[in-house]
Amino acid sequence: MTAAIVFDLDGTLVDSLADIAAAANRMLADQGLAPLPEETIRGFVGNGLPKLVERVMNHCDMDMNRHGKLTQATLRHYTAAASARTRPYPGVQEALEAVRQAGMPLGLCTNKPEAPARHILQALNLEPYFGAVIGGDSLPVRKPDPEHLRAAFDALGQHPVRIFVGDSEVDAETAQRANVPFLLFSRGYRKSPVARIPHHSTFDDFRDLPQLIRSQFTA
Ligand SMILES: O=C(O)COP(=O)(O)O
Ligand SMILES: [Mg+2]
Repeated sequence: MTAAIVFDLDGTLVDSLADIAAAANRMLADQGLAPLPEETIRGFVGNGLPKLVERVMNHCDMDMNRHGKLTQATLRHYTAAASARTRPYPGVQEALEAVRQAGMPLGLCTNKPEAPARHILQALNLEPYFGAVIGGDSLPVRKPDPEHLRAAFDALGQHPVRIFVGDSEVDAETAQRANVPFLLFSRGYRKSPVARIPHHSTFDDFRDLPQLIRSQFTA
């Protein structure tokens, strides 16, 4: 029995925090403001770029009327260097290869805007694995709206089993609302303990993922 698997991107397949933080900090520098530590910005990732900029601006007590402009500026900085320091987590490519060889169609559902998401997949040689890529600006809705995740699965066709792999509270909520089993990668950008995030299974090493999927979801 084949399962369709949809993955989240930031904090799941790739560690992208350094480039996200650099873009936000370039925007702050344009405004004459000091950079924020990566660890602070880590807590702002998960609900897409406009929300990240809103959280940065709140943190720095900035005038929210400028949110639209500063979101565009941050996106420009990000697009210019989206894959400079972004790297897949260890074992990601091998895991994708293994599940694809087992005949499972793969999709991506990220709140990152689609253009930089595709750029990162290309730069890291991950794009050929994905039959569908849905970004945070691809639809009128984004995670945690379950329609965002459903769109990624639907683009892969009809398969008896659906599995979502992600790293965050937002991903867990999305999976729950879409009624899809959720596999939680525990080394990403989550803010709460693993036990507080609803999940079907959790893993901390991509080398374990193919076997986890085989044993739990395929007959
Ligand atoms: O862009 C974000 O805020 C998070 O992106 P993700 O959905 O790939 O984790
Ligand atoms: Mg994520």
